[in-house]
Amino acid sequence: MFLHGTSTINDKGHLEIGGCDVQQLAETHGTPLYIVDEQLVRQRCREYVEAFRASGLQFQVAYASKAFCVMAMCRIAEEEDMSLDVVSDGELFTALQAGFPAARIHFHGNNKTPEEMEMAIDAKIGCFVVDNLIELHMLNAIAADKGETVKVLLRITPGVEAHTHEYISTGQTDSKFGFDLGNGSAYTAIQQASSLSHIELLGVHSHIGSQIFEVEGFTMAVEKVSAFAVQIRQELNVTFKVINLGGGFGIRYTEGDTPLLVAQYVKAITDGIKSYFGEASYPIPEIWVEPGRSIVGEAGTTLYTVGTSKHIPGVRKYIAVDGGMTDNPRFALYESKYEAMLANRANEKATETVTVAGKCCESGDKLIIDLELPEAKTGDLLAVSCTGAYNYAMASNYNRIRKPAVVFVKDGASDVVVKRESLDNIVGLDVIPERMKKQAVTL
Ligand SMILES: Cc1ncc(COP(=O)(O)O)c(C=O)c1O
Ligand SMILES: N[C@@H](CCCC[NH3+])C(=O)O
Repeated sequence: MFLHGTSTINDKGHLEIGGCDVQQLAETHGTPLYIVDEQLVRQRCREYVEAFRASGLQFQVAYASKAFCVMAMCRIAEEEDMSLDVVSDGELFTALQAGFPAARIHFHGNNKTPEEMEMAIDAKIGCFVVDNLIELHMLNAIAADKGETVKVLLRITPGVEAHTHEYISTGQTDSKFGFDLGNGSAYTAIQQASSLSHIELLGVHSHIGSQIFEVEGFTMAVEKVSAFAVQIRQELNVTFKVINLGGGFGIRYTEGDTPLLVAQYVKAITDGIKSYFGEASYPIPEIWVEPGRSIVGEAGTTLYTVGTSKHIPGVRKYIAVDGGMTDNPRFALYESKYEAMLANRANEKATETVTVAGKCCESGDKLIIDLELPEAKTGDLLAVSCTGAYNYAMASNYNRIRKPAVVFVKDGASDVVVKRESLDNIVGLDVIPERMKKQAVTL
């Protein structure tokens, strides 16, 4: 397993993260356990902020909180001079409860409810990223009722669709997000937005996909959005103050993944913007980006205890851990690949190939296929790396399995930032109608 950030193998042959022996973490906090390498998270935030500072452009780096949204993470984002992208009242509430400055919050989503818009206006967030005309007019009406004017970016689909390892230039007619550039709906949206009384149109937003390893998709998006900006200025006399190029910067899950350095992605974007707007004698807009996965993904490790195993001669050997698709649904959803190691026997050579299964009643509940490991025994600790993004955030209580705790580790200390769910939490919102009431079994 590749050792990200502060991960290392200590003299006991145990995996250590943030100066904490993971065996100790398992004893203190239990398993499954999400472990977040705080130093690596902060380092990634700084890489973005420093790369933008070096460009000399005005910028905001908004952490896409959908990747991992808990209050402690919002605190880190604020401390590291980031803005924050939220997509629901839940993410907004988390940020506000954490004391994140509302003016640096951007609200996304293709179906914001009127209640969410009201909440965000009342909180005085910095910007809405508007996805469609219904939302645009609803937002204008709600803002008018409140006597407020709201800042807005319009989300456009620039016709650059990025996939995991490739980008293809197509019209994105079949996307639920945003205003299409190619079919004129983006143009119409600008016309309407710029004429609405309680909308202040700042510019446009584009997000081409996620887990992208090349700069070309971003530079193509920069070109398309910039050309659109120039056209809009000429034809509608509207000047964009902000261009947001979204997130999507790739990370290394396994050795097949070849991400660029943060600075390389940022330079490609800022160089593209500078050359384009320099040429068009257009005041260079402020550039915003929204990295999620690349801020937290590599910093996360999930620690499990190995339980049972099953060997099917001539087929495969399964080892089962005390978590699975409930804490990491990404294999079940996308067949995502991960690396892992026996964290309490980290120096031992691999002797067998196993498939790591979870504990759900679901055949697809797997984490890794064909993992090379020393022979795992009941009670061993399995660490799966690179689980910081879209794991806790997408965790579920399927089979009424409790969500694990999350700890931040740094300089030998571990802080619980999300408590492990209890059995009481599991039934916490259940209500038994009066007519069905019966004495509970006392445990
Ligand atoms: C609009 C928007 N911004 C930002 C992100 C964050 O993307 P990533 O986590 O790949 O950086 C996403 C998710 O893909 C998104 O949809
Ligand atoms: N949930 C996805 C990423 C979605 C990105 C958000 N637009 C993943 O786990 O990779």
